[in-house]
Amino acid sequence: MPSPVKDQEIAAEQRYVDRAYARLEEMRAEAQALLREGYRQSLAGTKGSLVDRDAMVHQAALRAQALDIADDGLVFGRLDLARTRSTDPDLPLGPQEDAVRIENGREVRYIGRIGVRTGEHDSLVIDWRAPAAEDFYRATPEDPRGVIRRRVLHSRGHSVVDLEDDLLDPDAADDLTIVGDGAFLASLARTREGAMRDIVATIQREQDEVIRAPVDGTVLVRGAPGTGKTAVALHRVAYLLFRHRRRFGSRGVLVVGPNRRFTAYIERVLPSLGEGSASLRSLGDLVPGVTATVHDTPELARVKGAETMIPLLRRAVADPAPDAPAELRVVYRGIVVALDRDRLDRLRADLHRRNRGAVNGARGRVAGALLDALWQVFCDAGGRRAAEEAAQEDGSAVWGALLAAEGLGEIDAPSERGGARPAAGSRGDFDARVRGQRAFTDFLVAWWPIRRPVDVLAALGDAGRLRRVAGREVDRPLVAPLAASWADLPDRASYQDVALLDELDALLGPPPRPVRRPADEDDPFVVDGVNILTGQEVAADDDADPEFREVTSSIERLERARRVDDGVVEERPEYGHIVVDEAQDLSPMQWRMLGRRGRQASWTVVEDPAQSAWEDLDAARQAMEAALGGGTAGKARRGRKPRRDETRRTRHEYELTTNYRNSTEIAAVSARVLALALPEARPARAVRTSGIAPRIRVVPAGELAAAVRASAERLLDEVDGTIGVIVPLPDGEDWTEEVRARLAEGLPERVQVLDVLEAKGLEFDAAVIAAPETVAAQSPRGLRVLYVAVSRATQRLDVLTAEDAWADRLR
Ligand SMILES: Nc1ncnc2c1ncn2[C@@H]1O[C@H](COP(=O)(O)OP(=O)(O)OP(=O)(O)O)[C@@H](O)[C@H]1O
Repeated sequence: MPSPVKDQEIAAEQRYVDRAYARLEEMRAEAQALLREGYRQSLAGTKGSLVDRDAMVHQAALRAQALDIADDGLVFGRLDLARTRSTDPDLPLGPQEDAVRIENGREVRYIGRIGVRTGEHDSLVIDWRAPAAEDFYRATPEDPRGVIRRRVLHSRGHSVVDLEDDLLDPDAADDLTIVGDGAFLASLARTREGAMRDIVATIQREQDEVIRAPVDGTVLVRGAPGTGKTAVALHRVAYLLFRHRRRFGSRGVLVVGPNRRFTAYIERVLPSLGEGSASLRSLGDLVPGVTATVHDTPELARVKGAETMIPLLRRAVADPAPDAPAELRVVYRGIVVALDRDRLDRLRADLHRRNRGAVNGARGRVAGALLDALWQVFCDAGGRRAAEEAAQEDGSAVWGALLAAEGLGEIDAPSERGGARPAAGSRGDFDARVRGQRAFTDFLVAWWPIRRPVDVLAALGDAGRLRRVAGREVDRPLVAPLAASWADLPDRASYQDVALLDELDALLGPPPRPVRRPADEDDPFVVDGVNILTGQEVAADDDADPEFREVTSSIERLERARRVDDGVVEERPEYGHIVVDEAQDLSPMQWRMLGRRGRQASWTVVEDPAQSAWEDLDAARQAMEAALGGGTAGKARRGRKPRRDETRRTRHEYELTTNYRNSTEIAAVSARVLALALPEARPARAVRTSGIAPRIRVVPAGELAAAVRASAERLLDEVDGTIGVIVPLPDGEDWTEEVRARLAEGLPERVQVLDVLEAKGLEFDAAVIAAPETVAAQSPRGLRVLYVAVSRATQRLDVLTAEDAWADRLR
């Protein structure tokens, strides 16, 4: 209904918003000018370091980007505060003095996506993350914090289209107009377009407390489905980057979600808040060069996710590579010296014990150990005397002929470079002659290859090898399916495999760092232009521009790109802050993977234990504690500055209690499933009633798939937005890839067919749940998985079951 009072209010706000946009336009022009200047300087190559110039361009580009993003819905809030000149004599007199806007003697603050100041530095709009904006989210009628009226401005582009007021202190509101029609609840009922949106204008108090929680230590957030855990975690990232830009801008923020579908769903939120610098990754994308595409069966996931994998992987790393040679034969002054398999195996075991975590970098040490062992064999066989005699008699011609007949001719050529020749039969002479032999260097490369994690795991695709290294860690009947799951690596990696690859990466370590020195043509470890100790190509680079050698580009540094050389990881990035969403599902091995990326990090961990599909929550909990900074949670003692490790361990725990996703009708169904899964758990309070009852129907088992399809088609007419068709995990019988494909065939993109694990964290306008009885029976945690499935829909929910008992349970 049109309301003249409201229209007047809207017009007044529009005038203010127009001013803010005009100023934003000027700021954008300034940022663009700065960007152009940065490019100009880069091209002109004027004095000043390359790093500074790149950093300038980078910063200017970020600024310009943030300003562009603020163009949509720049101002969304207004606070009228109780502070007047009579209550606060320090309050400035006129309008807009000293960054405070005064209207009718009261302080007014406008809140928006970014801060906007006039050319004279007076505040026009306060960034939502600034301390002065906190009252916008925290004030309640019980605790108004000096706020009389909170106003939300709804805009389309640059136009204010609606207002909604909250009156927080009615006694003080004498001359203030109050308008509004429950737009917040309306915004919750809006159609979903498939991607999550920011909630800056409507963040609730309990959510704001999480967003602005202390920066150090761990913030642990719990809450039922739909309480805004994900939304809050993402807004916290934007808050941290804004308030601690120096710290997190350079050290980086990592946001981890369960799978790619989920990261795609949330990927627009941070950019829409003007923060494009955080790294968003799914658990399947954390190791470069591999992408998880499959979920393991619950049984295999349990084995792969447990820490018992660590000794198994250690043994796999120490196991010879599939084509490792079994014997080393070299020739020294005509005498053949050999190491047999037994000796080599013992040597390998010893080398692995001493080089744990640095296997790939150990080739130089391996070469030394092989030479030691060869020298030992040589001495034990009385070779020293024989060599001295051979040298005196100069019988090399005879030996040469004999060796040539065996195909070993010329390999014993001396390789000493300058200086005094070591005496025949001395250790120095032995080493120099053996090291230079192709037989030795070829052996070294094949026997101690620089291995990629994926090579080691793929080698376990051989059931015989896996049985050998499995020890007691794997139940025998699981060896064959486990090996089969690794046989197609890296093409068919699972989410749990990625954590195993990261563990292997940590065990193998990086290859040795290349030493920058001019190529030495006589270096025996340079074979075909490659230094076999480091795996690096050897090339003279004397004429490279030293500035370029120092830093290729500062932007590269800023992005903390991890360098990958042919799949061998040189450097794992570490972050200043890590956000873990759906943390209840992380296996111990996945926690270890994250822990390596945040050894010095602060953390935001978001979870709902009731949604956990993981069986051994205690083990996962311990692994989480280790990842978050070791040991138990501690609180910093009052009155003194906490030590760094104490700060890291400080824990701030929060619980979110209001369900913003589901209608009360849908929330009632999910509460019934929760009561089955975890009788002691409390469901969250849903705030929006739709009047639409969920449909729970029983159909014969053989007709389930057809009924699911019919249900999806019907929902297409009933909702405008997204529809999730959520089916049981692939079981090779009723719920195969083909069945899924048939369910989706010919339907528009807004219908997604996905299994219960893929549905984690997502949200749809309507959902169809197929066969709850199957979902519940598929794993020991099946009821919790079902709880996830039934809590995805905002408006409509259809459940199709083949069992009357299930229909009764859900109705
Ligand atoms: N303060 C708010 N204002 C408007 N919408 C909100 C608010 N808080 C949450 N929402 C919306 O509620 C929905 C659920 O939020 P979110 O996905 O973050 O919940 P969740 O707790 O992570 O759920 P789950 O445990 O199922 O993953 C989203 O559409 C989100 O935008």
